[in-house]
Amino acid sequence: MNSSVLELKNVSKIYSIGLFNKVKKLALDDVSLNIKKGEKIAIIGESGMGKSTLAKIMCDLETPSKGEVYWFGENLSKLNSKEYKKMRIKVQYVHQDPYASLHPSKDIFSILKDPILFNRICERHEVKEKVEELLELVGLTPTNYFLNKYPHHLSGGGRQRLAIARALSVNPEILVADEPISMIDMSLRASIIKLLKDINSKLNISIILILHDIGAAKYFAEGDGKLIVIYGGKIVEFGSCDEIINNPKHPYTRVLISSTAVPDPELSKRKIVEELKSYEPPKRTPESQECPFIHACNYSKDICLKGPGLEKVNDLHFVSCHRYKELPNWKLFN
Ligand SMILES: Nc1ncnc2c1ncn2[C@@H]1O[C@H](COP(=O)(O)OP(=O)(O)OP(=O)(O)O)[C@@H](O)[C@H]1O
Repeated sequence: MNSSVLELKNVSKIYSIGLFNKVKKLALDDVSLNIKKGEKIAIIGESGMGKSTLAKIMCDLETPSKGEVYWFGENLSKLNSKEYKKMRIKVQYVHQDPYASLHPSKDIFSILKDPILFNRICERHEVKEKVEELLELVGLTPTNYFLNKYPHHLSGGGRQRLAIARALSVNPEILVADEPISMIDMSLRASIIKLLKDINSKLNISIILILHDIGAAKYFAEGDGKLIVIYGGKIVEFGSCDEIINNPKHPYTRVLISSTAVPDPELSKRKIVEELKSYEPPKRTPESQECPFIHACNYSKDICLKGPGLEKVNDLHFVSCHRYKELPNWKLFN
């Protein structure tokens, strides 16, 4: 069995905002998950649901207010600085904005060479070969053409490929990509997801991809990948991507799936899209106990005032909904 590379135990994040930081906002609510070596996981949810907060906590770029984060079985809060430094480079974060994350006045060779040499990934005389390997891997070829170019010479998709190459330059074991396709042209989005899938299968790196589009999440995680659906800072559904897409149990996941565009206009007319009671995001505070979807859900009852934990549907599928067994059978089209 594959070993755990990243684990979150009962992680919550509370932001203090407003005058004198008096207003407390619950951005992440008691999240537990365990990611194994080589796993491919898509995390989806609408804007403001806590995805970036979760991604940053996974990479130790944000500190949880409660709970614990483990890398490779080690509790981050218990590591000494030497142990931490050794593990730090194994967990890499790819920013959603490739424009902001790359140094504009460094050429591509330097952008990739510097972290390799700084972290002593290879000998100085091997660095050009390593940089060329990385460019090859992310599809920036012919490599000789790109070596002395600058980020502004690349398209949005090219810059994101370069950001991914830089993250890979230090031989990570975990790559967390936070909406890496949101700022690039529609036509190039699938190619970036395909690149991440290829990297996962070629290098056996665990890849956690944050997205708000379920179609993109399906493309990334279908087959052997997993899906995490997040709403109001809580994991509402989790498990095998195929299992969730074909048989969603949480009312929110159902709405996410049914609101995805269908290219065929005839099929699109037959799509069943459920009206919600509200389209407002939930307002959650550290005192919130209820299911985060309660204000929008057509199936909520008093029992939902006390939020459910994740319940096992089967070995591959978990849902956080008291009422999931009473929902109508899932059907996407009439
Ligand atoms: N530094 C911060 N200070 C205060 N509130 C924050 C901070 N960062 C995030 N939030 C709030 O926490 C909630 C979750 O935000 P987060 O960015 O994690 O969501 P998201 O799902 O990634 O959304 P998006 O897709 O828009 O980035 C939101 O209500 C957001 O306004």
